[in-house]
Amino acid sequence: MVLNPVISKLGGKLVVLASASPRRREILTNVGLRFEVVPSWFKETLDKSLFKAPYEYAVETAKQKALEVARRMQFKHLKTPDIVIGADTVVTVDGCILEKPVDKQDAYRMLSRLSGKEHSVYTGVVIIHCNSESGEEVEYDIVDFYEETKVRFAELSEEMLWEYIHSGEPMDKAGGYGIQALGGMLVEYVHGDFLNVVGFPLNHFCKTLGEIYNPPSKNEVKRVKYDSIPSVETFESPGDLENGLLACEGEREAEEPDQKDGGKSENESRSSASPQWGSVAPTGAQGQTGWKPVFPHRIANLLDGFKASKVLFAASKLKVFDLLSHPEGLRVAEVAEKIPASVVGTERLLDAAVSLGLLEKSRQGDSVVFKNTEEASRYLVSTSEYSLHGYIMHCNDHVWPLFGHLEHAIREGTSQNERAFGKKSDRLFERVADITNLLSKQQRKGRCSKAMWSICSTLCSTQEGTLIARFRAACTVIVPSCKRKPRLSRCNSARNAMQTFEKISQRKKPYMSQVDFDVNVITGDFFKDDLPKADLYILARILHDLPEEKIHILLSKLSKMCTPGCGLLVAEIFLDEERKVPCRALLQALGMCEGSQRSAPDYSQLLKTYGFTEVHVKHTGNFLDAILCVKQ
Ligand SMILES: Cc1cn([C@@H]2O[C@H](COP(=O)(O)OP(=O)(O)OP(=O)(O)O)[C@@H](O)[C@H]2O)c(=O)[nH]c1=O
Repeated sequence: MVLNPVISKLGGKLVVLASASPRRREILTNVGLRFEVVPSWFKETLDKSLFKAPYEYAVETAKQKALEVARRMQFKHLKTPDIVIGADTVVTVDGCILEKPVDKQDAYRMLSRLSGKEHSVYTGVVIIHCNSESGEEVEYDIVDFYEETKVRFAELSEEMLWEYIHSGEPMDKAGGYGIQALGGMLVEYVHGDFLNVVGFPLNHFCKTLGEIYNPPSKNEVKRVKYDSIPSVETFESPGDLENGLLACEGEREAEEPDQKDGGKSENESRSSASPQWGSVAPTGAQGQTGWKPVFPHRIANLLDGFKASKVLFAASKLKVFDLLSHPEGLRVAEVAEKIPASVVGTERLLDAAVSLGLLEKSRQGDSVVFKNTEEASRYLVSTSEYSLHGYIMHCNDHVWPLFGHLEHAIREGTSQNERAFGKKSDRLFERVADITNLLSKQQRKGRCSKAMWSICSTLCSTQEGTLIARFRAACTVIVPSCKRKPRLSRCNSARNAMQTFEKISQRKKPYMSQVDFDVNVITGDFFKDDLPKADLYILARILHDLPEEKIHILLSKLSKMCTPGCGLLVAEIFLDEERKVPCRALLQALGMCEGSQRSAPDYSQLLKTYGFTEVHVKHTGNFLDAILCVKQ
């Protein structure tokens, strides 16, 4: 869900986070940014004495981290990202820069220095735009900034210090503490952006993106002080969409709440003991000074979220994105005629899609024309290579009606198929297979497999390809199928397994005929039938949905089939260990009955019991993460 208009400007671009920090990944994932994580190999060893101020050191380190990744991707992965984001967080106290402790003694030294004092946390951030338009040479446009937050620690007793150090938390964190977890107990106050301490100043980042993508015109008046994230081209007020096609509720609701900050500095006004956006009141050092109304962006976005999803679904169903792949763009009346639909309704749909960053609107002479954004052309046109159209239709036709009964599903813990479709099922939410019953025979063809494949194939569109490129022989892919029986696809080929996975994911006849290797689709039941022999097995979106006993049957069979050295790639959404992110995994879990979502270590542990040793875990920030294992 990308509701933030500034973040959505990055949609369709290959955005890379050059950081191994799980906190940065989480902060950016939480606001809907889609990106790949490529940790930087740059060693943080710049000579600190060369910098006049600590933030200069943090910014320069962030820059070197990001540049290293941009260059490595270009030369090693032969892939030029559009944008690389790098960051570096340091803690400074008494003129000294503290980075991550090297051992427990070092953590002790750092924490005892911080005890009973105020210190500053600086995060330097660098946004690199890689511009390869001018030919071979890639130009790097670099924008950087830093953010300072002041934090004061309580007096820490020796006992408390050591207990905290032994918790293990300090070791991968600047200054030796994590304010977002146990370390929060050591903190007396925070002045400034909380997320800046955690490792990424999100607010400043969004502002900077706003300046890059929506530079304010000279005459523009800055309207809202608190809402410092530029909100051009968005539904700035939660009423904007409400007054549209579905509701016609009359006049817009009351004005936005008064958001003047009463003279506090911006940093102070964003202080909070919680990483939540917006809705938490700014407090003074003692947490006592009065509550101020801050516009609750997160809640407002959630209130509108279902409408935004439905705009995507309706536009896809009406094939608007197919029509608007027209290079010149089309006028409202032309779109309305082709759909066909009312002009007034079409205009509202197109305008809403523009505000969501799915379409572009421009003036051509006297007329206004609409056309796809780059992202829409890539992912929303039904015939495009990485089309998500099938999956979107599945969400519209199947998931949407079922989620309308979520309260019942939660209360009863049973399938809502009967309520939604008048048909019984033993699953909480029936899986793709059942859409086929709602479609005509013609429509049925390929629809649900496309839905599954379209999300699986996005796994291939990214760097994960390199993960399994080493398995160059036969590859068996197991995906859920629209057929009653689970389906296996086997590719007998000495080709790059990634290419194999990618090509078969298209599942289109004309495309397939261009592929110079055999794709052998075997319809069978992978619980009962024999599995074909392969060097690499891919289980894409299978395990999360199976009960323990079925996982056991499948993994035992795979383990038996695999000789030492054979690979197993499991593609699923991985939860973090605290089961808090990514949101998609937890939302998906609402529709599961027998299975469960797992973290990467959970999967690793599970696969280990069947003789598979983890080789690589990839959190993609994409639809699916991947864990590659090898049979011992
Ligand atoms: C003060 C504080 C820091 N951190 C973490 O400290 C690391 C800083 O180190 P870095 O060098 O900037 O980043 P890294 O983790 O080494 O990753 P990379 O970007 O690859 O260098 C980052 O993780 C931050 O979240 C917290 O999680 N909570 C806190 O309260």
